Amino acid sequence: MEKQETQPKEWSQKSWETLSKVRKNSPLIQCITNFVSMDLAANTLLAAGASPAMLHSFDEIPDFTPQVAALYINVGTLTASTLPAMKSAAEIAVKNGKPWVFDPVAAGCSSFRLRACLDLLLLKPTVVRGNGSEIIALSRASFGDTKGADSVHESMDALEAAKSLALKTGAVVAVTGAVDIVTDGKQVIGARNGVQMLQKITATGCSVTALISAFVAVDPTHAFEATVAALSVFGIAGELGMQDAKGPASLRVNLIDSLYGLDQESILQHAKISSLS
Ligand SMILES: Nc1ncnc2c1ncn2[C@@H]1O[C@H](COP(=O)(O)OP(=O)(O)OP(=O)(O)O)[C@@H](O)[C@H]1O
Ligand SMILES: Cc1ncsc1CCO
Ligand SMILES: [Mg+2]
Repeated sequence: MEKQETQPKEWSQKSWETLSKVRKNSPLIQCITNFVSMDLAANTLLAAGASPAMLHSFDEIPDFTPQVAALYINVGTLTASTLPAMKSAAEIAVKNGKPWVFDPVAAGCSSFRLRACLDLLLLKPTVVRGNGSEIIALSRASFGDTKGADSVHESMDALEAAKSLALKTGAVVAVTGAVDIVTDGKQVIGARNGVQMLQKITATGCSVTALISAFVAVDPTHAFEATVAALSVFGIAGELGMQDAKGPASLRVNLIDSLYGLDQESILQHAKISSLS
């Protein structure tokens, strides 16, 4: 039977339902993430109703990773000594049937980092979320044309790269920017929520990837839809948080408050999700 495409108005309802499920189930999310993002990513997960654990020791992974609802790996402050724990956790997650979500921060910055990201991709992430430059670097398997953790590309510049990366890896691929794109290589959905000021707060990208992990944790058989929902919910929290923010610092506080307080009406009213295929 032909798979029915979810219609635009159903996307906003799905976003609300998935957030509600995160609040109800409070999934345990293991985050092996960079030092910059730990605070904001953990607080984003808590505000959404999930339970973050920033455990990254190689020695704890065999005991701990099988217990989690989802694993989040982010290579932002990668070193040769932190990489083995990431690989081990990803392998154990897959072996235990747990989804894992990958944030390839600054993938195109150096050959060391690119190699590490390509190796992690071989361990079958459920979702990969990056900015435009990161997804282009991974798709071309080449470094350069990037500015550290920041993107020098619009998300839409990375559309073909995202599709090809999704087909190559089997992962759902998300690219953030003015339009957040989600693709499985065939279907492409765009979520237009969010405000530009989010780029002026470090680790908002890392935090939305953490949120994707929580959404996928409660709906692992619909990782594509859960990814769209997380991106839209985070963007709406940003829009509402911006209403009385004075700049990045107050937006950072308001973002967490808005995410915590989001209700069905706000999501149905503000979600801007549509097909780009
Ligand atoms: N121009 C924009 N308009 C609206 N929202 C945006 C814009 N650019 C980014 N965002 C939003 O900001 C958040 C972070 O996305 P971004 O692409 O900046 O991630 P990133 O580069 O990986 O960030 P970091 O590495 O600092 O965590 C996402 O929710 C995204 O939708
Ligand atoms: C600024 C920065 N540098 C390494 S990770 C990180 C957080 C945003 O990705
Ligand atoms: Mg990033």
